[in-house]
Amino acid sequence: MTTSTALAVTDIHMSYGDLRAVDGVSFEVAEGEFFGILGPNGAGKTTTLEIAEGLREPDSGTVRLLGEAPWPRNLALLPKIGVQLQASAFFEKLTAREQLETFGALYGVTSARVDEMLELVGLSDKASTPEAKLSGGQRQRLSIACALVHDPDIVFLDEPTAALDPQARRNLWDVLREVQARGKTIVYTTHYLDEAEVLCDRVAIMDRGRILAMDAPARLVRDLEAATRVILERGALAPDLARALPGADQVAQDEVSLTISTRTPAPLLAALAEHGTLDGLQVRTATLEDVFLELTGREYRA
Ligand SMILES: Nc1ncnc2c1ncn2[C@@H]1O[C@H](COP(=O)(O)OP(=O)(O)OP(=O)(O)O)[C@@H](O)[C@H]1O
Repeated sequence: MTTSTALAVTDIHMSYGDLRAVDGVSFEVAEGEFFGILGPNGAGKTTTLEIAEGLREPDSGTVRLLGEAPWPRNLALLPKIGVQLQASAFFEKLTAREQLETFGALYGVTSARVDEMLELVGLSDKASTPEAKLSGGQRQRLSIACALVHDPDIVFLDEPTAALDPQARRNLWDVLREVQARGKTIVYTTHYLDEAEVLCDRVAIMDRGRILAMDAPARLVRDLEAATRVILERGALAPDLARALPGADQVAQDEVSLTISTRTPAPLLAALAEHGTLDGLQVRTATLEDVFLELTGREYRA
């Protein structure tokens, strides 16, 4: 473990009865890194996160968080870590500001800091709104503000974007990027692979208690060496003509589109340009969902 390692998890195991929820998980997160633990429901993400942040004791394995053991409860660590749980618990009837002030009071946080946090998560205009009257996305942002109010070095977020509509999810992405820009280490879980691909420096793909792959999303996708798909409107080009184009490895047509798979997109796109068929064309490269399929043999279902 180097000095810039914020979190080191080594060979943790956790069973619930016969179920191996976490089955030999190891990873390290560097200071300032945005690290994602991805996987479908039940993969073991929450259990892994709770062990890493010191909320659960593993059956075996070790965790070093900011150089210390988080379990048994390590009071010295608490001011340095921020934790947002999957189901956020707020105090009843308090406004957004009062919620933050209450959490902040535990750490002697100033009201200027509370204002700054409301601003960070875009809730300044909702400061006086009771928590119960906030939308789902606003409530999630408030719970992130609560996890950050005491200015921790590392923040753990468990599915912060679950159950949000696409716009609210994107708003939250901006908040998370800003948190990272402030130098925080972020460890978060999600079952949205597309989201992790745009947000995370590195991801661990988990399934059935194990990490199947871990790397920068772009590298995981590139290592697949999957074909690029070029998609045209049906009728834009005859399938036989498409098959004869340079770089066209496979051609498939359905009721709406003609899809050409290629490992050499440049000559194919040049040829399509010569045929005047670039209008409405889409180019799709592999994604983390393709990586999951390759690793597990199953389509990804969150
Ligand atoms: N307290 C518990 N008692 C018994 N089984 C549990 C307990 N907590 C989790 N499990 C089981 O352990 C497995 C891993 O659960 P975990 O919550 O860690 O997964 P997850 O990847 O976070 O899933 P989700 O996205 O649904 O939260 C699941 O099969 C779950 O049902």
